[in-house]
Amino acid sequence: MSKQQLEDALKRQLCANRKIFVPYIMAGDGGLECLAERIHFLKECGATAIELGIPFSDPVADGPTIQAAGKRALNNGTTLNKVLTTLQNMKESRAIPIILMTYLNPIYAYGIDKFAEDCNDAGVAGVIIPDLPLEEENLVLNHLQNYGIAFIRLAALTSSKKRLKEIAQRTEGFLYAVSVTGTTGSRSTHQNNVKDYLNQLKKMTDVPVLAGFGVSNPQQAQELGSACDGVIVGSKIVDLFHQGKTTEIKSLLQESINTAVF
Ligand SMILES: O=P(O)(O)OC[C@@H](O)[C@@H](O)c1c[nH]c2ccccc12
Repeated sequence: MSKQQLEDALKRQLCANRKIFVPYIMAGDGGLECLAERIHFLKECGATAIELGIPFSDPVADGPTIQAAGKRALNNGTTLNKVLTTLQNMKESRAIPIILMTYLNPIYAYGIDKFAEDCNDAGVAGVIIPDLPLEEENLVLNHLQNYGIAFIRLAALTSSKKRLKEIAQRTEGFLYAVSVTGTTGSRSTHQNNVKDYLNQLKKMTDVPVLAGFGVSNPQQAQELGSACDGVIVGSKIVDLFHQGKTTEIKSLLQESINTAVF
């Protein structure tokens, strides 16, 4: 899947007057054998796209739940190469855009051009690299653009208006609005300026704006989703998969999508 296919999938959802829900899962948590099944399951539950994490030893943006999932995946022998091969093998049957979330180090070690080429072969639609600042992104940009892979940028609550504008204008596919100051992980509440921040970002770009970090129930999805185009949920989904609670995952997605208002 290319950038175009990601954009089309997001647009289809919004044109149907529905909010976007992007679940995050850690590749190799529970074994790479179950990756295809989890992706199909999330698609059936109504996910618009899937953010797939590559396990890494120093995940600086991650809280305890995703750190633990990364450790389990690394202990299972998960590597970037194996994840890309697994994705390539299920390419035909997948029919949902996959966004890879990886820190820069694994890409750098793999070889940046080979990474872009193999992502393309595996049908990856987009890439998120949280530790690559705007100033350094030329390192990967051309390689991804050569293969038509979306480079999704992250906005932070702490960024200046000028910087937010630059991020919002450069992003491809969608804008990831990080909605807490801190690491990934469920939170009971968000700061009360979050909706202003999301509204502000919406005015800065034509691509969809998705809120992520700290969303773990349909009420939060609705609250944040009301000020943007949808949400990304990581830690809660990772946790529920780890506990085998797939029925709860289904209701989380369905309730979040169904209760969303425009
Ligand atoms: O776990 P949370 O709080 O629901 O947040 C989403 C997040 O997990 C996912 O998008 C993600 C996981 N690791 C990241 C690192 C940086 C940016 C984003 C991510």
